[in-house]
Amino acid sequence: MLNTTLPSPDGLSPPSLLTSLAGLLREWLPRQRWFAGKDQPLTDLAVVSMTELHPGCLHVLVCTGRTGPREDCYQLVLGVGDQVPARLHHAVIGRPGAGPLAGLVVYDALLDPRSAGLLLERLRVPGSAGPLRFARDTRTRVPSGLAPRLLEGEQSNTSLVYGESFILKLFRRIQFGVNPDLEVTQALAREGCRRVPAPVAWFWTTEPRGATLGVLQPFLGGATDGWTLALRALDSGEDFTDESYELGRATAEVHLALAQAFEPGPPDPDEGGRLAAAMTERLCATARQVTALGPYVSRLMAAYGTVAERGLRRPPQRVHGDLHLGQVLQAGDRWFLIDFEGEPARLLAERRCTQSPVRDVAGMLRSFDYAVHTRRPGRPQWVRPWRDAYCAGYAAASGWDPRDEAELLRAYETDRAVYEALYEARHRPEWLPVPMAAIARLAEGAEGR
Ligand SMILES: Nc1ncnc2c1ncn2[C@@H]1O[C@H](COP(=O)(O)OP(=O)(O)O)[C@@H](O)[C@H]1O
Ligand SMILES: O=P(O)(O)O[C@H]1O[C@H](CO)[C@@H](O[C@H]2O[C@H](CO)[C@@H](O)[C@H](O)[C@H]2O)[C@H](O)[C@H]1O
Repeated sequence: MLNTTLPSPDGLSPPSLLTSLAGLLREWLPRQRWFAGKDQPLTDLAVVSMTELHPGCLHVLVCTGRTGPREDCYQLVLGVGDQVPARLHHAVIGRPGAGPLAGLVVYDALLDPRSAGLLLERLRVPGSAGPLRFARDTRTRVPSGLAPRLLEGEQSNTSLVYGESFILKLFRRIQFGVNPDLEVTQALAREGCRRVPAPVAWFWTTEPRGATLGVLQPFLGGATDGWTLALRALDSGEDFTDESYELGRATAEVHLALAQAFEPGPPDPDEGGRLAAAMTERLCATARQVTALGPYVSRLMAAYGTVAERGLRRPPQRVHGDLHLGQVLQAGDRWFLIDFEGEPARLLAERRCTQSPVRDVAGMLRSFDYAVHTRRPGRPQWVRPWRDAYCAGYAAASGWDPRDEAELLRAYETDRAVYEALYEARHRPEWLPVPMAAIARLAEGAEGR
């Protein structure tokens, strides 16, 4: 048990907390996998919400740098104590030298099983704590006392598994509004879609504005994600085309359920033109931040021009929005889709728009390329049988083949590779060569056929 000595509520306010934490967070935040501002210096910081979850544990929203719709806001759960036990040394953020927490140890409480356990207890009981609101689907029983374990791995957020029965995802980078990872999974559950785990409990904040903060779902025990399976197949020389085919079927089934669950977008005779313009804008904006893109810009724009001319054949609908091999889990021989948050770098309003389902197909095809690049560098042709099988599986379940939309597919693959270049520059600069290799091929017109 930690020796907890949080100052009285009178002595602790967001500005005074910041006085204690600013220096420590400036060091600590950029080292976190989920921190999305690694491409620029961390200047301004503001604590915009602070709630005591239980003695010695603070829920904090901290905003960095820019303000307005693109401000970066992060969710932290901080433990504060006189000392931490040795098993939590890796969680320590630091010992503030000034302010109300001066001399105490501040640490990432999500790494502390006691705090993680208390968070589940909080989610089990609908109610509120300060601006935080907790709700759940009462049809699912969530037992108390389930042992938490932090999920390790390449994640944009932080996930805790409880008793191997439930998984809680805490969104790290917060955008104000409802997160599609809750909105879409709830809608699919109402639709009876069995390809997506249904939300069991969730919480959000009302301050400074409404924002979804976390979602609890059933944990698919024994499941393996598609990325692991694809790399394993490449390592062992096993076939991955059957899996790709089934994955295509699963994607199409989820698309059909999404088309039922959400209203279609309003008819737009210039959908192609608008899409091409948005893709072009993203490309140019990204090229200003990832300078390696510069030499390819004009040639990549040609792919978008075709979309503007020909328009879209499939009606826009809600989609997954960030589909890749890490977002699909195989349990037994069945594929499930998870993480409907959309691309974390995009604005929430944009992520909730209706779009062509070809976008998700392109996301998965790009992911096949990532896997092949990782294990067979310089041999992108290895992707071909996976691409064909995936599209064939998709066609079998949906009645239309994404390969018949070749220009749109190529444009979406380009747009996705551009997004990936920015994502990698910000989060994992050492991975930047993967999307850049694809961009070089796409610029030559050698991909997406
Ligand atoms: N319902 C689930 N059952 C089993 N594992 C899951 C489940 N949801 C997520 N995971 C695991 O957690 C990882 C991260 O989840 P994800 O929702 O993709 O988080 P992030 O947005 O941080 O990437 C997944 O790659 C998967 O391994
Ligand atoms: O964290 P999320 O799963 O929401 O997605 C983000 O992170 C992904 C990496 O973890 C990133 O995916 C890219 O790398 C994958 C391999 O690690 C690859 O399979 C994907 O195709 C590639 O896009 C994703 O772009 C990002 O949104």
